Amino acid sequence: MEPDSDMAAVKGAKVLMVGAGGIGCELLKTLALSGFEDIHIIDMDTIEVSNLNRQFLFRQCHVGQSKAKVARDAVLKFKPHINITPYHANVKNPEFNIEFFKQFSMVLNGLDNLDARRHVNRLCLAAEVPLIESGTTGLLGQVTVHVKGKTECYECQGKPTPKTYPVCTITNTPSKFVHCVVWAKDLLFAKLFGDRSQDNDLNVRSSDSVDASKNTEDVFERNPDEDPENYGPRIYDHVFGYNIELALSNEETWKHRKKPRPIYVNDVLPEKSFQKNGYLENSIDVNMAISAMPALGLKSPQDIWSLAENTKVFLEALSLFIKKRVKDIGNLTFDKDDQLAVEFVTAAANIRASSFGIPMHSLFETKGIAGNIVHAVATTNAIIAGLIVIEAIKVLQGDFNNYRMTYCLECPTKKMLLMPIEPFEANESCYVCSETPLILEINTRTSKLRDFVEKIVRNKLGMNLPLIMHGANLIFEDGDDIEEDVASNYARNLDKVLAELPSPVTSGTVLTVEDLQQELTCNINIKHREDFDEEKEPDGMVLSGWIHTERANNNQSSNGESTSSKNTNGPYVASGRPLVSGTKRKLSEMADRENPQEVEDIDVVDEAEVFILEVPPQVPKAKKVKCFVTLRKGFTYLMSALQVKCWSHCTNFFSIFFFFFFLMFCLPVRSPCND
Ligand SMILES: Nc1ncnc2c1ncn2[C@@H]1O[C@H](COP(=O)(O)OP(=O)(O)OP(=O)(O)O)[C@@H](O)[C@H]1O
Ligand SMILES: [Zn+2]
Repeated sequence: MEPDSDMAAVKGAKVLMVGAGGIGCELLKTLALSGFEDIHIIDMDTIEVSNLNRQFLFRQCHVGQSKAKVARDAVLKFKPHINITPYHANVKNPEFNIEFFKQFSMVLNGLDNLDARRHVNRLCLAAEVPLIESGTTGLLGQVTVHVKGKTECYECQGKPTPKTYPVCTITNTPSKFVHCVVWAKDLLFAKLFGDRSQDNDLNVRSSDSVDASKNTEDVFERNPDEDPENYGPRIYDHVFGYNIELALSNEETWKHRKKPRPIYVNDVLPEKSFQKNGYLENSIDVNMAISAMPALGLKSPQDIWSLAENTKVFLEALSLFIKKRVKDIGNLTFDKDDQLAVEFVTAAANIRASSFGIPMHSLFETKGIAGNIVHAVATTNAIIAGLIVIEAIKVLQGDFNNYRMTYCLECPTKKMLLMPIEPFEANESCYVCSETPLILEINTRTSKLRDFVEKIVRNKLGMNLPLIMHGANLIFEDGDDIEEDVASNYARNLDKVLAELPSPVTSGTVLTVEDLQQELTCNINIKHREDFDEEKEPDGMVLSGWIHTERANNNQSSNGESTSSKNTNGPYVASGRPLVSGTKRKLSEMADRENPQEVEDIDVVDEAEVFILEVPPQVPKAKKVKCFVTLRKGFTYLMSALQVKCWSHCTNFFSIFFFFFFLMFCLPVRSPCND
């Protein structure tokens, strides 16, 4: 296409951006400066103080307002004549249906979670709208292009699963600080402040009975008359003192391990100091989030607290939850932005670490571990946003041969920082974009329909509004417009085991699961199986038949670790081996057969998945390296300039400069892969 028609295509495009966070802010600015004139943005969030360091369209005064709307207003200040339509909503809402998606030339994702990404992927497939997907983790990032019938879909490749830890390591024999954090967050915090009806592996016993099975009393239950000043020390002594003593009584466990040390409140804090100080009082500044630290004189989140300080924070935070946030108790899940929750988890993890002779950590470090935080790098977001726009322009040009998936690396691999790769063809065994039937091994005599719906249909298959059929019989359906008697019938079905449903599900049954909103249908062949390994198959059922499960199983058997099903938010390592197998992969055609593709494993946290591949040796390098480095430097300079001071002063000059900047560097970036 000629430059004029390129510009016309850009101007005439109607694009949907999903997510107006770290990548989204950069992307909206870059789209506007590159000439896009009709941009729709969906984001369900409001602005938080912690967003301001990198989401440069937002200011302090915007905290609490809709990201999508504020982003629109900020960009219209320097590009007043374009159309930006914000939606402060969840992209999974039913109004964003296939018809809604069909109006766009393409969809650009700047999301931070797998669930929403999968949902958007399905709608894009159904609406036949190209999707440009992205993610960043610190210095790492990636942009991939997904066009139905031309490339693989977002779900054709397995995604990294969260790093999990054996339950017994977490509950009995922690050896690393992360084990203590997982215990504090997923077990103790969940037990004290979360939904009590949920299973919890917290290995605690009542002091009244050594035989846990005889004990019906829940030691965590607080008698309404019980003073928080008594409740806190009671819980403390129980989990850090009494339970450690009990664990020590099992001598076998400690034969080859260092023994933990029981810790009681009175050993750490002379009784008077924590009762007399009255540190509950004056600890809340009305303008700040509820926090235990100020009244204890703890200022810096970077400091590592002593055992006594951790003990005080533990008791103070527990007390504050009871006194100031009693309504939240029973519904809380750990949130890295909840200051009091972070303080509590830091203190609990440190006390446990101290007991097990593991070095303690600061609140800042613990927050990073507990919240799976890799600190975001604004420049990476800016580079990724630029790459999204480059791919968007190619999609508008219909320049299919030059579509690239680009990986932004931390250190040069083969001296390259930005790694462009040809997109892959669709995976024939992808249940999302092909019609591969799945196999489910399940105990049909003990598993309820509810387990199947939650663990398989929602969690594994990512369906939002599912409908389940056995032949012509509808056995379950989700949605708002279901009549009352039908809904209560489904509710009854949910509590029945599969083999006892009105239309019994047994070995050999084929269930059809559909999500009409996502226009996705899967057939699942049921295989009855009696027993499952609690550690390795914690769901009590195994879904297979497509690439994701195979990878998950491989991972399990290769690292030999079993899973703690509770640890869904724990830090994890991406195995990052999705691309080497399979004959359909175009990449394999590029490979030098004597030098097969090497794939490195890298740690990633959060749900941005990043895979590093080495480029085939025959690809010329010198020119490429230079231009990639220059491109990165250029982006860094330009983006920093834009985001620190100048964005509000942007003029058309910038827009033109920006566009030519892309064109200049876009061509050398894609040329190496054509060689
Ligand atoms: N289902 C969804 N519908 C709409 N927007 C979503 C959905 N899921 C995530 N988002 C948005 O995607 C954006 C992702 O941005 P980002 O990764 O920077 O996260 P953040 O929440 O802004 O920052 P952080 O998690 O680091 O505090 C967020 O603004 C979030 O609201
Ligand atoms: Zn697919």
